[in-house]
Amino acid sequence: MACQSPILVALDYPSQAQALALAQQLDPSLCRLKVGKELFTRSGPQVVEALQAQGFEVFLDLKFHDIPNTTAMAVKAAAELGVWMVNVHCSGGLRMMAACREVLDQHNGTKPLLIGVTVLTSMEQSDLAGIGLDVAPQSQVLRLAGLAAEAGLDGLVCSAQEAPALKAAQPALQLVTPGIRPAGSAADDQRRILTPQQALAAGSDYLVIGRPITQAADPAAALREIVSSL
Ligand SMILES: O=c1ccn([C@@H]2O[C@H](COP(=O)(O)O)[C@@H](O)[C@H]2O)c(=O)[nH]1
Repeated sequence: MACQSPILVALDYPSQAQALALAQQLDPSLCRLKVGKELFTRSGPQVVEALQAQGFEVFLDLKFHDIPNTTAMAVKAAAELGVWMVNVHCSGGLRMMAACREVLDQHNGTKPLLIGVTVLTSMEQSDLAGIGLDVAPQSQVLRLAGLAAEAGLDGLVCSAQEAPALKAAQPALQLVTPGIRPAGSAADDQRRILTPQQALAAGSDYLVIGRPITQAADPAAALREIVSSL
């Protein structure tokens, strides 16, 4: 049976052994798992296959950002790996996202959800100004969301702070929100944060949570506590 939980645990580890050891403590009915750049660069597709063999659906969070053909071929490779969700940067543009949609539409078998990264949750307005974007994060997120919808993407990575505006503007898009911090947790390098309960109330569909679970003394208990608080 498909997992009903909105929690995606970010497995940001430097080795497959550490990622699998954490996964063994977790219940696939309580969460899905996210494999990102650090773990994938060190361990490759086999870590995804090993997690799938443990019964987990996997979000491959490699945030592809390249010319349309290269990005679409990377998305195709992710689909062939059998991942549940894959993402690309919306700032790669409409043609890039449309090429990814097209390659997945032609894919035989189960298609991963295709998600567009808007503005990283580690960024605030001053960071956008630093890269030449003199806009509030929410304005840029809404702009990129319009492009993602036009390209036929399934959803967005954004902050839960933008969820109410996005659900009003683009109700068909599923919202995947990192920058989730239980009350009292350190923000770390995140800037646009909400608690798990606030994020769901705001309209998030999926909550990406890494360090508050993976660096807890008892990660399985930390996950159970968050799930039961929702
Ligand atoms: O905008 C984004 C996009 C992706 N992430 C990823 O989510 C997790 C968050 O981990 P925490 O330890 O809960 O901060 C991490 O893997 C990021 O690469 C994000 O934070 N923001």
